[in-house]
Order: sequence, then C-alpha cells, then structure tokens
Amino acid sequence: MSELMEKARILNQTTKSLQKQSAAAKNDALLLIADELRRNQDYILQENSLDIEGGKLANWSPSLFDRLLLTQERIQQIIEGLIQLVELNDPIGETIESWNRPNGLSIQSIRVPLGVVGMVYEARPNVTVDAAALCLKTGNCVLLRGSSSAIHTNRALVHIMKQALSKSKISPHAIELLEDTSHETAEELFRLNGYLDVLIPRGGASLIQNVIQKATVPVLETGVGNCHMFIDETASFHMACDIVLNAKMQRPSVCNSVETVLIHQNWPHTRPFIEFLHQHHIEIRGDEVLSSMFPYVKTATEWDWENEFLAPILAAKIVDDTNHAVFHIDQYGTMHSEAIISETQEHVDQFLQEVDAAVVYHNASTRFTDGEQFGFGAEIGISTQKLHARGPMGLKALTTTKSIVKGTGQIRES
Ligand SMILES: NC(=O)C1=CN([C@@H]2O[C@H](COP(=O)(O)OP(=O)(O)OC[C@H]3O[C@@H](n4cnc5c(N)ncnc54)[C@H](OP(=O)(O)O)[C@@H]3O)[C@@H](O)[C@H]2O)C=CC1
Ligand SMILES: N[C@@H](CCC(=O)OP(=O)(O)O)C(=O)O
Repeated sequence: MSELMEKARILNQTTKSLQKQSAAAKNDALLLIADELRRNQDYILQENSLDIEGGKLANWSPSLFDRLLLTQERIQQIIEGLIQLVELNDPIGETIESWNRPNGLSIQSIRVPLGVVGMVYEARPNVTVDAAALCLKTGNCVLLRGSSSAIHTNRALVHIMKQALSKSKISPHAIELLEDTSHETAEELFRLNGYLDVLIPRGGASLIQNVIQKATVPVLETGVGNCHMFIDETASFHMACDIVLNAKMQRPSVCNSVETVLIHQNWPHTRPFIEFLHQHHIEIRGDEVLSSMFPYVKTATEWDWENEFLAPILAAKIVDDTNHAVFHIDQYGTMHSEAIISETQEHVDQFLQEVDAAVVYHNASTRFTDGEQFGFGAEIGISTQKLHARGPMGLKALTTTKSIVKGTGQIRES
C-alpha cells in the first residue's frame, strides 16, 4: 500500500477516538506540544538549516527563503500561538441556535468536527504546527502535505508533535505527514474521497488552479494576495507613510502585504510620499504620470498591476476618485485584503461597501489579515472564496454543523 493510502487509512481510523476527547484533553495535548517544541529548538533549527542549504543550491527566491527560515524568535511565536489556542473556547459541541416547531419537535444546531482535513501548503514551517494545532483543537485529524523545500523541518516538527501526543490522551496518529512530496501524489490526495472530508490548498496560483481542476474532495480554497491601498485626497500624510511602509515592508514575502498604491489625483502629498518610499528602499513601478515625475520610478507594465511582487517593490497609480480606485481593484484584485486611507466618511463607506474582498480596511495596514491578529490564535489559511468561510480561517472554519432533532413520537403527515 502506498504511503498516502496507509496514512489516509490510519487517520480515518483515528477520527472517532479524537472526536470523543474533551476540551481539557485537547488543550493538555497542545500544551505538551508547546513544551516539546521548546525543548527541541536546537534540533528544529538544525533540520531547518538543512532545508535552507538545499535552497541555496537550488537558487531559491528571497521570498521563499524568508518563508522557510526558522529562528528562535519564530519558534517562540509558534509556541505563543499554541498557548493562545489553548486559551480560546473549544467550539465543538457549541449550540449555534435552537428552536421549537409547532408540532413539538425541538431542533438544535451544534458545531461538530469536519473529520479528516487534507492540507497542501507552502514552505512555511509555522503552518505545520498551526494547522495541526487548529485541527486537534477542533477534533479533526489532519494529513499534512508541506512543500518539498521544507521536508526536513516538517519531519522534525511532526516527529516532535507526535512525541508530545504520545504523552497525552490523543493518539499520535491524529497527525500524519505525507513524506512523498511529488506533485503526482499530491494530485492523488486531491481525489481521496471517502478518506478526506475537506482539502485546504494554501499557496500560489498554480497550486490553487491545479486543485480546482482536479480535486474531487470538497475544497476550502485560499488564494494569492494582490492587495491594494487607496490613498484618498483627505488622507493624512503621516498615516499614509506609516501604513504603506508597514504593509509593504514588515514582511514583503507574505500574501497580506500591499502590492499597489492608488493615489487620489488631488492628494497634496504625492511627491514627498514617493520620495519617502524611495528613501526606504522600495522600488516603485508607476503609471506614466509618476514615472515622468521621478527619475527612479520605472514604468509599470500590465504584469505589475496583475501580480504579487512578494518583494520590496510597489506599483503606484494616480486615480481620479474612489470610483476609479474601486474599478482598478475590481479589475486586478484577488479578493484578499484591500484598504482605504481617508478622512472622508462618504468615500470610506463607499469603498468598504463596494470593494468585494475577504477583508476591507479603513486607516489600517493589510498585514492584519492574519489569524493571530484577528484573535483566532492562528489560521489554517486565508480564504478568498465565499463559501463556508472567508478571510483568516480559525477554529470555527474547521467545524461543520449537525442538527439534533428531539421529539416525543411525532410522525410527518404531509
Ligand atoms: N491566502 C492564503 O492563505 C495564502 C496565500 N498564499 C500565496 O501563496 C503564494 C506563495 O506560495 P508559494 O511559495 O508560491 O507556494 P506554491 O504555491 O508554489 O506551493 C504550495 C504547495 O503546493 C505544492 N504545489 C505547488 N504547485 C503544485 C501543483 N501544481 N500540484 C500539486 N502541488 C503543488 C507545493 O509543493 P512543492 O513546493 O513541493 O512543489 C507546496 O507544497 C503567494 O502567492 C501567497 O500570496 C500563501 C499562503 C497563504
Ligand atoms: N499568517 C500570515 C499571512 C498569511 C500567510 O500565510 O501568507 P503567506 O506568507 O503568503 O503564506 C502572516 O501575516 O503572518
């Protein structure tokens, strides 16, 4: 039997026992994982350096290195995410609503686990732990299929998490890592109906397109983040500088960083703003107005409006008004995170209402589109689709509902 089938079968056999665990037992397991990660930091960093060395030989992009690299600080953040998850309420068993019918039936809708989650994800090792922890807390078993570029790190992390689980009431088989990282095997996973209840692809456009075309398992889709920031005519100069710098430079490689600024034609601070970005080593690719104003602003191509740079590069365009900004976002946005900086309430209301995205912001950085920042402890991905869940997906997105109907012998007559 292939590794994939064997692990899928084991996960399936583990779901029932996991679903019976109490909130306390699941929280204890998460705390044991946090402890074990803390004690094994050197081992994790050593395995991570093997992946990083492999990347140097393969000439990876800076954004891939940034995703993959672990440091003591990043391991600490992973551990803190686990502690936050422990502190959150267990959604399983929660009553969402209940009502009575005229015939005396009582109906109660409660949250239940999805079952077995299949996760195909990018080379960010924190996702290995975040996904496993979110799934455990919601009573879901998880099949982790991380990037081949992160295989040493992922093996170490899953080994450590299984060791922790072996000291808990939860079976170590609630988490399995698929070590065969070929794309062909990933595609088999997309079609594991009967073994997987949901598939969550987390990554770039090529992964998502492949999943949409080939998956037969229900998919909770994430998506790329071609995020925009509209600087309205009344925007504060200092606020615009602070927010755009943060949204572009705090972590340029991630999906919630900003890729294009749209500047209102009457904003009085365009010149010092562009100079500010240049001083902060941001490469600017502008429309014809901006590229003729500044020698260092390159002319943007169609590609620049359409794609994520995932690097210290920003596209910039002068727009007529809010309508024009919304029109540009409709054309090029990926329905991830979109922001307006403005002091004009009418424009703010129009932008927040008309822009169709998972998260829309007023006077804040798009970098907040993140499970931990939303108060969810972590996220399993950021959904840019509309069904089941949208935006950062935390514990509740990993549940479904069950209706419990209680009667006293009622039968249906019509
Ligand atoms: N909305 C969200 O939640 C998120 C969005 N993103 C977006 O993801 C992108 C970054 O991810 P990136 O580094 O490009 O990761 P990729 O999309 O290249 O890879 C993600 C995972 O999918 C696998 N994979 C890639 N292509 C295929 C395929 N055709 N068939 C089967 N498996 C495949 C990869 O395996 P292998 O590496 O082994 O080839 C990896 O495990 C950015 O665009 C970012 O915005 C990222 C994370 C979250
Ligand atoms: N959670 C992230 C954002 C979502 C994410 O995973 O993005 P990406 O780095 O593109 O995989 C963060 O802001 O830290």
